[in-house]
Amino acid sequence: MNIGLFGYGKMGRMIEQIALERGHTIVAKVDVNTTDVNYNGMDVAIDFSTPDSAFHNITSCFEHGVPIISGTTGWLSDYDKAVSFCNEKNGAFIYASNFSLGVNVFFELNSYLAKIMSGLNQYGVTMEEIHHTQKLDAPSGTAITLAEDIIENTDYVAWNSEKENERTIPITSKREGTVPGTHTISYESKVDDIEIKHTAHNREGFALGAVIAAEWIKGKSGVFSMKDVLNLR
Ligand SMILES: NC(=O)C1=CN([C@@H]2O[C@H](COP(=O)(O)OP(=O)(O)OC[C@H]3O[C@@H](n4cnc5c(N)ncnc54)[C@H](O)[C@@H]3O)[C@@H](O)[C@H]2O)C=CC1
Ligand SMILES: O=C(O)C1=N[C@H](C(=O)O)C[C@H](O)C1
Repeated sequence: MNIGLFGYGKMGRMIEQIALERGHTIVAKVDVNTTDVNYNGMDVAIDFSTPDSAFHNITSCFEHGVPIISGTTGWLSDYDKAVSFCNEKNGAFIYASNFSLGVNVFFELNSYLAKIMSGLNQYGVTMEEIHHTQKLDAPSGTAITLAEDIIENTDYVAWNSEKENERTIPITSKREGTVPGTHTISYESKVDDIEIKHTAHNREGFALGAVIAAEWIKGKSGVFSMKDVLNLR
């Protein structure tokens, strides 16, 4: 498969390595100074760029009939617009706040635990995410997905970085060294705590998941998620 990379930073480079190992060819590396993108012969694009550039990269791929996988976080106020544009152009699109298999299992575990905890009002939920100091957005996209899944399954109504009221999920974001990504969800009561935690040891899991999603979407049209790719529905 011929892959175009949008964003050639930490993730772009890791995806290149895994894509080559799986027998794919990288036909374009688009980064901040790229002036002219050649979409000819691009079977699929993978975008791990920046909050400011992702929407443009994604919609340009729809314009050129190239399916796109995006893992960029921090641009989601434009997600609905991207979905409408994809449908208008009969394009193909997957966004995921986290492409790793482990985190997608963790998402399922989080929703299941939230259903159990719903109505157990003696417990309050908090969330913590830790990432490297170069990260541009906070809270992480993964933490936002986790919080939204808790809201869907409980009486919580919102998430925030500060505890605003008892129905708001407080998210603490920490930036330390080169940490690839750690997410912890805690339910705390006066008598005990219940915690679930996912720790990424490196970026390989994110990159492998994105390449698997790119292999899966080739030849399809529509807007999909990692639940479709991993058959978790
Ligand atoms: N969904 C997931 O599984 C994961 C998502 N991410 C997200 O992916 C994004 C990238 O992460 P990293 O590679 O660690 O960041 P990075 O900062 O190492 O790389 C981003 C690259 O995008 C480039 N860029 C800037 N403007 C651009 C433009 N207009 N077009 C194309 N590229 C442009 C930058 O020059 C840089 O090389 C972040 O939003 C991060 O949160 C990171 C890891 C996993
Ligand atoms: O910026 C990162 O590095 C990561 N970003 C994603 C996020 O915001 O959740 C995924 C992963 O945690 C690494």
